[in-house]
This record gives sequence, C-alpha cells and structure tokens, in this order.
Amino acid sequence: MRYILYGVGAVGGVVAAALTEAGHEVLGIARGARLEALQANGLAFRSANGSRRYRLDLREAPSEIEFRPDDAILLLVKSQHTADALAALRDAGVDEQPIYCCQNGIANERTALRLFPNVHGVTVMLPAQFDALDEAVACCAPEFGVFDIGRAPSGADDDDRALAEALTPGGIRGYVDPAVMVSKYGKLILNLGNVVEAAVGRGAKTGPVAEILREEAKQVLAAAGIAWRDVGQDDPRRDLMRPAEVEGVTRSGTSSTQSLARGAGSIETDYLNGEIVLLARLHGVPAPANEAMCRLAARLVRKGSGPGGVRAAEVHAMVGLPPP
Ligand SMILES: NC(=O)C1=CN([C@@H]2O[C@H](COP(=O)(O)OP(=O)(O)OC[C@H]3O[C@@H](n4cnc5c(N)ncnc54)[C@H](OP(=O)(O)O)[C@@H]3O)[C@@H](O)[C@H]2O)C=CC1
Ligand SMILES: CC(C)(CO)C(=O)C(=O)O
Repeated sequence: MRYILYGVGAVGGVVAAALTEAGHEVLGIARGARLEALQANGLAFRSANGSRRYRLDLREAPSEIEFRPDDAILLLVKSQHTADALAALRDAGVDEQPIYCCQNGIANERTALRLFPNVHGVTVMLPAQFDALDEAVACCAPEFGVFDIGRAPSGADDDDRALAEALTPGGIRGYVDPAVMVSKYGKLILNLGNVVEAAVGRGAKTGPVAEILREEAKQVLAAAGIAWRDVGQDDPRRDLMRPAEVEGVTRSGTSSTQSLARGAGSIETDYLNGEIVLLARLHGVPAPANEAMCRLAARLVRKGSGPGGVRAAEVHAMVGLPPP
C-alpha cells in the first residue's frame, strides 16, 4: 500500500516519519513555505528519542499525482480545509481508495462520505507541533501516540488492520475500532478546551471554563442520542504516551493554539465547539458556553490575535463564571 499524506504539518509530519521509518511508501501533499522548506531540507523529526532527518516525496496538489488502486489517503489538514482537499482529490481521479480522516472533530467523515464511498475515521491521540518550517515534533513517549482506526460510520476492514500494522512499528500504536466514531466523539469532548487555551494561555484547556464546555457537550450529546467513549486520561492506553522532554523544544500548546501562533488565518473551533453548537441547535437544546467560545474564536482570527492575549476573567464571564 502507498500512503498519501494530505497535509504534512504537525501530526502529518510525525505520521510521515513513522511510516517512512517502518519502510512504507509515503507521498506527502504540502504547500507554501512549509513545502519549500521540506523540499529543500527534508523533514527534521524530533522526539524524546532524538532527531532524525527524512527525505520525503512531496507534491503541491493531488493533480500532480497519478493515483493507484493501492493508495490509502490520510487527511491530515485541519477540518476547515477538508472540503477543499476532498474536492481536489476527486478532481484528480480518486474514487474508491480508502480515505482516512486523521483529524479532530467528527465532521470530516460526513464531508468525505458525500464524495467518496470508502471513508474511515481515525481518533488522533498524538500531541505534535512544528516550530521550524522543516520540522515535526512528537511530544509524547515511549509511543508518540495512539490511533483508533475504523470505517465511517462504523465497521472495520483489512485496510484498517493494514494501517494499524503500518503505524505501530514507527511509534504510533494503531488500534482497529469498529466503533471509531464513538471514540472520536469522546476525543471531541476533550478538544473543547483547545479554544480556551488558545485565548488565555497554557493550562486553561483543563480549567473550570473547559469543564463547563465539556459538561454542556455531554448534555447535548445525550439529547442528540449520540454515544461517546472516554479516551482521556482514564483510558489505560494513555500510559503508552506520556508528555516527554524533547531536546531544544518547548511544548507550544494544542493544535488550535498553534494555528493562532502561526497566524494561520483560521482556527478549528467551528468544528470542535461548533459541532456541539450545531447539534444543540438541531436538537433544540441550549449550548451557550460553546456558542460563546465560537464567537471568541472568530474574534481572535478576525483581529489576527496571537495566543494567550485574552484575560481569564473575560472568558470566565462569557460562560457565567466569576473571575478566577
Ligand atoms: N497538533 C496536534 O497536537 C494535534 C492535532 N490533531 C488534529 O490533527 C489534524 C491536523 O492538525 P495539525 O497537524 O496540528 O495541523 P497543521 O496545521 O500543523 O498541519 C496541517 C497542514 O496541512 C496543510 N494544508 C492544509 N490544506 C492544504 C492543502 N489544500 N494542500 C496542501 N497542504 C494543506 C497546512 O498548510 P497551511 O498551514 O498553509 O494551512 C498545514 O501545513 C487537526 O484536525 C487537528 O485538530 C489531533 C491531535 C493532536
Ligand atoms: C489532545 C490535544 C490537545 C493534544 O495536543 C489535541 O488533540 C490537539 O492539540 O488538538
């Protein structure tokens, strides 16, 4: 199987390193200054085990690729970039190849299923970042991360088993999960604090505001009749991946914080907290705290704000909490 990695950012970079290290054929799709740096220097992969540089085969767009029946496509772009990526894949002739949504949130699978028959979900438990443009950092050890892998909306097949087996030797423990979306809803609950950290700064993703967002989300999911499974710190597999020192690297925060820090011009909040807001509206229940966080994220992007510039008291007030 050839693995096409659509998006060679933080998580995509770690996946590229893991699959390449295990001897698999990998082709990456990247863009802009990141593509130029990766082409010029290769990928500098850093982890608790040290640093290694990998030469990657890269393209700027799917139109530059001759797709094969044995390709598996891993979507590793942020959710707000999924629709464009999928359209480009279809224009380039992709049809029945498996498409793996290796992304937070649960909206990507539905978007993919509108265009493609063979869609799979992946729960990505793998904190990663890049500071230099030619870099990818895996922030946990001894495993870089844990992936739940299965078909969307449910089931599992030989391609899922092959992907789990391909990732595991390179440091990403793959688990085939026929109820992967149940796992992904659990991960969605964890990610509701991303925007709080992006706004206020480190530590806020697990504080009292995040707790309100998560409790509200659980009520909304219950009203919508949606099952979820805890994949947080009580999941015993978390022992496989503990935050680790990586020489010369300071953890920059969640993927949403990284978007603000890079001035990316967009943030994933509408697909995280916004998913809860959407479900609440569809099912006639309130979600004022998550709504407030979507407004806050839109404001931060509109103003070009960096991470950590909002006072905690302001965010507390937005969700009805007294000042900290
Ligand atoms: N980072 C983390 O620690 C974790 C992230 N996740 C999830 O994984 C997913 C990926 O996140 P992450 O790796 O952080 O994201 P990044 O922004 O680091 O990487 C995505 C990369 O894809 C590129 N890209 C987007 N659209 C295209 C396109 N059309 N063509 C070529 N390249 C494109 C982006 O470029 P550009 O910058 O120009 O947009 C960027 O380089 C998200 O859903 C995130 O929530 C899950 C767990 C942890
Ligand atoms: C769990 C966490 C917060 C890891 O960084 C993540 O999923 C993200 O960054 O989006």
